[in-house]
Formats: sequence, structure tokens, C-alpha cells
Amino acid sequence: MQSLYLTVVVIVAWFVLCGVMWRLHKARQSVDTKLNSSVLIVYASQTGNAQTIAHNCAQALSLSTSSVMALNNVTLEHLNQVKKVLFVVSTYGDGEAPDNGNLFAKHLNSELPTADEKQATAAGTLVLSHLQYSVIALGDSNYPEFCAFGFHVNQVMLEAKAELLEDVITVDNYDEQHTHLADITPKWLNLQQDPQQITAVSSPQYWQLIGREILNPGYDDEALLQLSFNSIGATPVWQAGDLVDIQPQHPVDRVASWLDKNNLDGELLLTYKGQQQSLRAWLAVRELSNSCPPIIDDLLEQLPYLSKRSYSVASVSENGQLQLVVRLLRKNDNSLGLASGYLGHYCQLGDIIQGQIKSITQHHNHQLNKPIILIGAGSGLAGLKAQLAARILAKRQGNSDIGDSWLIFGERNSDPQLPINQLLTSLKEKDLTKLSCAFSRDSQHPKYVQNILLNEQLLLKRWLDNGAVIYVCGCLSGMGESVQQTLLEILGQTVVEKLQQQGNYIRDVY
Ligand SMILES: Cc1cc2nc3c(=O)[nH]c(=O)nc-3n(C[C@H](O)[C@H](O)[C@H](O)COP(=O)(O)O)c2cc1C
Repeated sequence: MQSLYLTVVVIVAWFVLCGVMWRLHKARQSVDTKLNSSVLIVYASQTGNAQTIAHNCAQALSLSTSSVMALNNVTLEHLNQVKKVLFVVSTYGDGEAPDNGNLFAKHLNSELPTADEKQATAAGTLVLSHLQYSVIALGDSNYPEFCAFGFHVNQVMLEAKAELLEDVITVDNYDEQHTHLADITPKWLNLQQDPQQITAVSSPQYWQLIGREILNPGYDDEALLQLSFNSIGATPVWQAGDLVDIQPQHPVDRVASWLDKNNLDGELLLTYKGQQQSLRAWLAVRELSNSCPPIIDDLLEQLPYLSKRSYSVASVSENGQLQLVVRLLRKNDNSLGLASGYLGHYCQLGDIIQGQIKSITQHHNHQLNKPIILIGAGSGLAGLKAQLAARILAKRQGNSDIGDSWLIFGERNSDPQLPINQLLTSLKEKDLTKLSCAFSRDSQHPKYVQNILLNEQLLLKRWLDNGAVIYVCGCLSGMGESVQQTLLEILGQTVVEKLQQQGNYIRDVY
């Protein structure tokens, strides 16, 4: 009798607890979905540009943070609360969505009422006729599918009968330092009228090169370099997952021959936008076109800046130094890639370079207590090292609850004498729970990280069951795409998408 009474009490308590949890869940949901303005700014961004523009627009419009969100987080409930939406979206991969925008259309469609639930003609069709919107599409015209994802978002909205307020605005190679927000935003934002509002551009950051180590000496055509920099002035704050946008420079000889060809004096002092320096210095960071603008005063207006290149940080700011890992690109004609050649060869110890730290929130992993599976190859070591550095720092600061870490890493040659392999061994001894390496150039059977994933799939699943976060860093074509494909094969699409949505599958791939 007593045990029956106890059972009833437990069951009642269980239902009460479930009720409380449900209410709490609902309360949290309604907080998450409640917006504070009639304008919603939505971004899809892989390397932070679109996200920065979205936040700068929100700041200029004095919108609260709840009105800026990643495209994957947007629900029908959000769209039904506002009258205007500004989409700021970049294109990634081969004309595809950035990771935080790739579930957008799928999400909205899955929220639609089915014919059973709603007898309206609109059942099963997305109708957003109450909405007006604009699209700022970021891209790079060197890619065949220029701004394709921006146009795709526009298509989804047009099909849903929303009203496009202005043609899609395409932004080629966005550069925060040199692009004025007012020039790339739709007129209805009214940013043109008050230039004082447009102040969000961060001031340039400068770094002194203090160390450069070749991690694979003897393999000059594919050198992997670890670079260390000290900040000039106050050290900016950054964390694992962040990127630094480096302003590349031409080699000195390249500028000299362009000056010669065009009969120009490199020592000539030119003032541009309030800054005076020699023509030689100005040209080092500009596209050097085949034809020289005829009027010298127009020169700097007409020669665009060289595009910046994003690199994953390999350290955390608490360590004091900014570290990068760079693969020196050697082209068929034996010349070096512009940015990797600048960092890895032409730039000398003691030289000062310009590099802007970009905070990439979707790369941040704050779940240090959970296990982490770090997957990457080559220069991707940078982002993986930064994740480890964050864990080592937290341990040093007294956090004893740090999850296990498994590094699955691909490089070319297994020679144990190579500094890269000694570095991996020392990581294994000090900071890793497990190290799995794949070498692609050693044996008759080249091995890649995706082979390790397949071979170790049972262990991988066990780590994921224990709440592990997957963090991938390195080249998208080849490594990133193959890892994605293999994870889909092993885990299935639903699991991979769920991991991604929960922030448990993070990709810093380029
Ligand atoms: C791996 C990779 C793939 C890209 N693919 C495309 C593309 O297919 N089409 C395009 O217009 N731009 C492409 N881009 C350029 C980006 O859209 C552009 O750099 C943009 O400014 C990035 O914005 P975000 O930082 O908000 O992601 C690609 C960039 C990277 C790194």
C-alpha cells in the first residue's frame, strides 16, 4: 500500500515537473521570438563581413540587438512581427549559402501550416505579402556564381509575394576600411543623410612580424609557415575562431617596375584622404593595372586597393602574440601568391603589416567542458591550435572541467623530424586526448582525414553521444567538402543539420 502511494506521488511530481519545464520552455521561446522594432536585419555570413554590415546598419538605425539575427534563426513568427526586412547575405562555396544561412528556406517551409491544420488557400505556401525588403548581396566577382545566394534569397522572398524595395545591391569584395556604409545600403535606411551616423569602421590595426618558422623545411614548393606578430599599440582582444584580414602588399620589385614602365617617380609625396606618403608606398597596396591613369592626382582614386585576405588566428589574445599558419602558394610560373608571398617571403622580421581582427561569433565555442573533435589539414592547423589554446588557457586559469580533445589532422609528409610532426607529437603529449594523422604524400596509399573519420566512425559516434563539438578548419575544396560528405554518410543529414543548428558542428573553411 505504501509503495502504491509512493508511486502515485512520484507520477504526480513528474507531471508537475514536466508542466514547469514546458512553461519555462514556452517562456524562453516567446522571449527569443519577440522583436522590439518594425525592422528586422538578417545576415548570413561566413567570414564576418555581412554580419558586421548588419550590426553597423542596426547601430546607425539605433535598433536593439534583438532585431539583428542570423538567417538560420529567422522564423515565420519573426517575419510576421515586422514590416521591413533587410537581408545582408554573402555567398560561399560554389554560389552557396554561408553555414548560418543554409537552412533558411527549409525552416520557413517546415513551419508552414499543412492543409489539415489550415483550410486557407495559402496552406503549404509561404506568403509574406505584408513584408517589404531589400537585399545587400556580398560576393567576389572572381567567382562564377557572383552573389548567387543573395539572388536566391531575393527569389524566395519574391515567390512569397513580399515587396522588393530596391534592386538587389551587390557588393564586390567588401572591405570595411574602404567601403562607405551609405554606398552599399538601400535608400530607405536613410544613412546618406547623416554621415555622422556612419562611424562604426574600426581603426586600422598594425602588427610587427617577430617570428617565422618553416614547419616543413625541404618542401619549398608547398612550405607551411608559422608566423608570430606583436601588436603595435594596445593589443586587440580576440578569441579562438576569429579571423584577421591582412592587407597584402606587392613585392618592392613589382612596384618599381610599374613605376619605371609609367615613367613615374616613386618618391613623389601624395596626399590622399588626409594621409601623405610616397607614391611607392601608396602603390604597394593598390591593383597595378596595365594602363596608368593619365592624371597623377586621379591615380589613387582609380587604382583600387588590393583585396584583403582572411586568415584564421592560431592563438588567443591572452597569449600576447598573434600567430598564423600560412601555406606559401607557388604558382606554375614559380611566382608566389600575393598574400602568402607577402607574409611568407617578402615581409622581413621587424616589418609592420596591417591586419584587422574580425570577431566571428559563429566560430566561437564556449562549451569548453564538452569534448571537442578538431578536424583539419595544412594551414587549417591555425584554427585548431587556437581552439586548443583556449582550452589550455582555461585550464591555466583554474578551470578543471575541460572536455577531452581529439585532433584529426592531415598533412603531406610523415617524416618525424619535420617541425610540423614534432609539433603534433608535442600537442599529443601535453594537450590532446587522442591524435589521428593522415599523410597524403608518403605511401602508395595516400590517406586523408575523411579516411580516418570512416575508419573511426564508431568512436566518432561515441564522442558525439558524449556531447562532443566538431570543429573543422582548413581548405573548403578538398578537405572541407570531403569531411562534410563523410559526416553526412556516417551520421545522416538530420543529425548533421541538428549538430550545426546547436552550434556543435562549426566550420572555419576557406
Ligand atoms: C571559400 C569561399 C567561397 C566563396 N564563394 C563565392 C561565390 O561562389 N560567389 C561569390 O560571389 N562570392 C564568393 N565568395 C566571396 C565572399 O562572398 C565574399 O568574400 C564576402 O565578402 C564574404 O562575406 P562574409 O564575410 O559575410 O561571409 C567566396 C569566399 C570564400 C572564402
